[in-house]
Amino acid sequence: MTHNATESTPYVAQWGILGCGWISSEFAKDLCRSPAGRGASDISHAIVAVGSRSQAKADAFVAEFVPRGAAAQVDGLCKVEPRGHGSYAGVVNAPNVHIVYIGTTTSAHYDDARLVLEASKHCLVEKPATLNAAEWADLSTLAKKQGVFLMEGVWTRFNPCFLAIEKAILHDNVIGDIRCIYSDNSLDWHNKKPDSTRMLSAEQAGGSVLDLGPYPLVYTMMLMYRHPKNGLTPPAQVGSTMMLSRTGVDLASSVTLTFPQLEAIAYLTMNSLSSTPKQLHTRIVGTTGEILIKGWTSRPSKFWIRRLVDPAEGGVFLEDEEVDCAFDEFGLCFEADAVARCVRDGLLECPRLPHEDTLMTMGVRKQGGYEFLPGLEKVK
Ligand SMILES: NC(=O)C1=CN([C@@H]2O[C@H](COP(=O)(O)OP(=O)(O)OC[C@H]3O[C@@H](n4cnc5c(N)ncnc54)[C@H](OP(=O)(O)O)[C@@H]3O)[C@@H](O)[C@H]2O)C=CC1
Ligand SMILES: O=C1OC[C@@H](O)[C@H](O)[C@H]1O
Repeated sequence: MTHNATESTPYVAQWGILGCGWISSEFAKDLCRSPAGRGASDISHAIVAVGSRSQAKADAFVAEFVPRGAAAQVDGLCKVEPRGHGSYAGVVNAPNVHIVYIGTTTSAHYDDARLVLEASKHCLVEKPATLNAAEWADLSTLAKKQGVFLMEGVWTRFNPCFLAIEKAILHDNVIGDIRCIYSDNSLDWHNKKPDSTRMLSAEQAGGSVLDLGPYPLVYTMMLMYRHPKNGLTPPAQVGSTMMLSRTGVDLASSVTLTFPQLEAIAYLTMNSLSSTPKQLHTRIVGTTGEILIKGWTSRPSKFWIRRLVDPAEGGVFLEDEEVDCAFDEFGLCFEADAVARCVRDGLLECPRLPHEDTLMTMGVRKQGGYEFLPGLEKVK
C-alpha cells in the first residue's frame, strides 16, 4: 500500500478543483457524501483547494459547497482546510493538492490539463477531454513523462447501473450475441438558452458531438469495442452526419460505428433540438433479447431485460424484467473513487478508461467535419 492508507484507515485523495461552474459544484457535493453510504471503505476524499478566475467566486464556492471540506475532512481523516484561490495556478501549486479535477469549460481543458501535469499533479479532466486526438495524445505523453495519473472524466463508465448492464450483457449473456446499439443523448437547448451557453457556443468549443456524444459512445466502447470477442479491434467504419447551427457548432449529429468481428453496429444520435426521454434512451439488441435503459444517457438508473420467446422466430417477447439500480448520489463520486484507487495504487491510467480509449473517441468525434474557431485547437 502506498501514500496515506493503512490496513484500518482509508486512503484519502486530496483534491483541487479548477473552475467554479455547475459540474464542479456537483463534483464537490458528491465528494461530501460519506463513501460508506455507497459501500466504499478503502478510500475517501478531501477537497483542499478550489480555483476560479475570480477570488470572490472561489471563496463563495467554498462557503456554499465545502465549508468544512469533503467527507474525509468532516470525518477527521484529513486536517487540511479547504481554501479558495483566485487563479488556477494557485490550486495546482498548492502543496496539499495531490489530484486536480478540471471542471472548466471545454475550450479550456487542454491548457488547464497542461498546467496540472506540468505541476506534476494527477489529473481528472471533464469530458470532452480535449478538442481533438492530437491534443489528447500530447497530454498523454506529458502525463507519462511526469509520472502522473491522467483520465478523461466520463463518469458513466463507473455508474453502478451501467456496470450491471455490462455484466448482464458480457458476463451473464442475457441477450445472446450483441447486434445493435441505438443510443440517443439530446438536450433541447437551441433557441431556449442563449447562444453563449456552453453547448451552443463556438468560443467554448460546444456542439452536440463533443458535448453530448461521449455518453452514447460509452455504450459502444464498453459493450462493442471492449467486447471480449472484438479483441479491442477499432470500428471498421465510422460514419457521421452533421447539421451546423448559426453559431457554427453542430446542432445535430449522428454517428454510426461498425464492428464486423461481432457482426454488430451502433447507431448514435445527439442534438440540441430535442430532449431524450428519460423512459428510454438506449436500446441494446442481441440475438436472444434486448435491454432497454432508463434515466439519463449519462446517468442510467434502471433497465429492462426483454427476452425473446423463441430466438429462432423473433418478434415475441416474454414479460419485461425490471432491474432497478437507483442510487442517491449524483454519480460523479463513482469515478472519483476509481481515480483515488488508481492513484493510491500507483497507476498512471485507469483500466476502465485508458488513454487509448479517449484517443479513439476523440477521433470519432472529429468525423463530421465541424471546424473549431481559429486558435482554439492548441495541437493539431
Ligand atoms: N460529467 C458531466 O455530467 C458533465 C460534464 N460537463 C462538462 O464540464 C465542463 C463544464 O461544464 P459546466 O459546468 O456545465 O459549465 P459552466 O459554464 O457552469 O462552468 C464552466 C467553468 O469554466 C470556467 N471557465 C474557464 N474559462 C472559461 C471561459 N473562457 N468561459 C467560460 N467559463 C470558463 C469558469 O469557472 P471560473 O469562472 O470559476 O473560472 C466556469 O464557471 C464542460 O466541459 C462540460 O462538457 C458538463 C455538464 C455535465
Ligand atoms: O455531460 C453532460 O452534458 C450533457 C448531458 O447530456 C449530460 O447529462 C451531462 O452529464
